[in-house]
Amino acid sequence: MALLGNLAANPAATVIRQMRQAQRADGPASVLAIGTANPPNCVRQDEYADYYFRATNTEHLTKLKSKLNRICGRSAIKKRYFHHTEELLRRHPEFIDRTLPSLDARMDIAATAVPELAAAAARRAIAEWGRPASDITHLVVSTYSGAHMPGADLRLATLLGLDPSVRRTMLYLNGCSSGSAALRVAKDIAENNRGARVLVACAELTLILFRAPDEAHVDTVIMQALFGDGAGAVVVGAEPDGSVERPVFEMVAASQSVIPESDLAAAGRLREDGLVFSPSFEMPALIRENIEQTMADALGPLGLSGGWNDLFWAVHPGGRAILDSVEAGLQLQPEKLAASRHVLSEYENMSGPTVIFVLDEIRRRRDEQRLGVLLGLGPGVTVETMVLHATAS
Ligand SMILES: CC(=O)CC(=O)SCCNC(=O)CCNC(=O)[C@H](O)C(C)(C)COP(=O)(O)OP(=O)(O)OC[C@H]1O[C@@H](n2cnc3c(N)ncnc32)[C@H](O)[C@@H]1OP(=O)(O)O
Repeated sequence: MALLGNLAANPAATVIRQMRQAQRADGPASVLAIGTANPPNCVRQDEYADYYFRATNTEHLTKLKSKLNRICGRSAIKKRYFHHTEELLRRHPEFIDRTLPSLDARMDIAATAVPELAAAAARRAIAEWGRPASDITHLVVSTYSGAHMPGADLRLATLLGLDPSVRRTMLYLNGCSSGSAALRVAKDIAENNRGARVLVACAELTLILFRAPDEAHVDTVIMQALFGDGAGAVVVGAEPDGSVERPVFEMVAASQSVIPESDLAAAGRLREDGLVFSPSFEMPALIRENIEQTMADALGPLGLSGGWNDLFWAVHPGGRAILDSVEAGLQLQPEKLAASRHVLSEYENMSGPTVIFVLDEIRRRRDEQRLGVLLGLGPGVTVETMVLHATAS
């Protein structure tokens, strides 16, 4: 009542409120289309140790090679894709010799390859969306594979022929939760700007963290076993135009949280020899022990606490042990993580883009549950949660 009184007494406030209402969309944002892409170089996981030790001229490190072979065998991964090839590595000894600075060369390659891979995924999303690329009003791009000014967002906008007035936002170094973070930002933009159509594009190349095995840094082989290259793109918008747009998921609510005292569990640093990232041994246990409380905190206020098996789950497949931890922590039935395990098996952990691949897989599988959760995991350990409603179409 006090607010109404103020508004009546202050016509400017009334006008501003009406202007703000007119700027906002009425309904929730929806995922309107999804596209994914990978580079052409495909390596089978059962051949990866041979490939990696050959490409890095380190065949003599037989103990490390058999360790990588063991890990690959239990990784639940069939294959993955890379931008880099053995031929490219031969031309760049600095990617293999840790004593040589290599950041410049990594950045030079990323400057072209990251936006091109993002464009391949975005073109698929835009084709499915059905409207011209020039109707995109906002662009949210995420990567940690390169850092430039202007960034991959501007190059991507040019490659796609987006309107010069497109409002661009770049997210750098958000790690594996960056895909979920970009979708959360897109939801906020779409709901607060009537008529907005937001293109989200996430692309990563493992070249930024590729390096040779080293007995003094055993965790390098874990890193080399875990990641692949890929790009995911999503068109997001509210109040869909029923004559052309077909919503896939309504984005019901989004939140972010951090697992207590986990800030060193998934930390990385950009250095002269590229991105150095060492997931800790504790990460699977941290997630297993904290995920149920984290979900209760995020979803309880929405009336969705407990009953986890009544939802569908699009979980970031950080590694086999990460998915095992989420499954155990939430006591999920095995089929609940089938889409995440499929993406892990076919493409590996591609960091930020991976949840977009999982969303694409979930919509193909047509889970009987219409309500579900997109669960991003990244450095922090950050947990990004988005409640989704799968539309009937
Ligand atoms: C927060 C996020 O989720 C964001 C991300 O995506 S970041 C990446 C997150 N992913 C991870 O941290 C990977 C989690 N781990 C896994 O999925 C599995 O441990 C794995 C696939 C890597 C290996 O599976 P496994 O062979 O059954 O596991 P396990 O027996 O525990 O480990 C195998 C070997 O790797 C070593 N190892 C496992 N995790 C390690 C780590 N984080 N650092 C260094 N060494 C590690 C073990 O010590 C073991 O060595 P030995 O063979 O010499 O004993």
